[in-house]
Amino acid sequence: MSVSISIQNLSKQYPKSASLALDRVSLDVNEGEVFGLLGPNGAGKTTFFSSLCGLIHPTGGEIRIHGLSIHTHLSQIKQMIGVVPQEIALYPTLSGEENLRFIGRMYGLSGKNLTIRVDECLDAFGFDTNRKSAVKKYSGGMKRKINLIGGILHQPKILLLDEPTVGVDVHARRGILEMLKKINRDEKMTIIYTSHHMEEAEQFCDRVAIIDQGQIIQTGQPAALVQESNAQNLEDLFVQLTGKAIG
Ligand SMILES: Nc1ncnc2c1ncn2[C@@H]1O[C@H](COP(=O)(O)OP(=O)(O)OP(=O)(O)O)[C@@H](O)[C@H]1O
Repeated sequence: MSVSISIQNLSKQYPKSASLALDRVSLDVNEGEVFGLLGPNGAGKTTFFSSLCGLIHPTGGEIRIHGLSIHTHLSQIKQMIGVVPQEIALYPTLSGEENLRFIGRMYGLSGKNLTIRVDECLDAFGFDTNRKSAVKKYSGGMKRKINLIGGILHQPKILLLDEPTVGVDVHARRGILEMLKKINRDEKMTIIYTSHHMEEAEQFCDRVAIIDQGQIIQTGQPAALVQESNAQNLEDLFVQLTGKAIG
């Protein structure tokens, strides 16, 4: 199995902050793995994601994506990564399709390739003629799906998902997770995922890391971690390790 993301001693100290937001984090994520980064508020998840996609500069350590250092190959690495932010970042008066065409152009897609890719993603996520309606008329689940498609249009090798199912009903949540699993399987896309939903993480992730105060305190397969620690489930283990509720 080849390594997709290799992180060595990653640290981040924000100016004027007394403590490290990331404190010597080391981690390898394999190609095609679904990896959950789970931690309480303020643990360092957003800082970790922002470092991976080059939005902020770490103060120490090294990130390699498919063997390339982020210090020297940032523009190439940006093309390899898709980001799905927690906040819905869409124009409400434009349709789902128009929003995606706009996002696709930002990733360098154009012409026939853009049209085909937008269509196939909208089909895969179950959009019909509603793809032409303004996003402001969409349900929470539909907005989430468009937000998510925006991150995969350019067929990235790695997808960063920040709480992809927050605020959606059970049915839409299941649909989103099933589609993500399918893409992960079919395209061998590596997924790094955060969530406050422990039951979802337990089912969705091949491996998880529990992070607190900028440090990774446990890594492993969810079922194995739960069994080894005699916890009832992942949420129980999380509370044991961090002394905090997930959110
Ligand atoms: N721009 C900033 N300047 C100073 N400190 C920051 C900044 N951004 C984050 N921090 C601090 O860094 C630490 C990690 O924050 P981060 O946002 O990465 O955590 P998080 O796990 O994503 O939290 P949440 O679940 O609430 O989104 C926190 O102590 C936070 O207060």
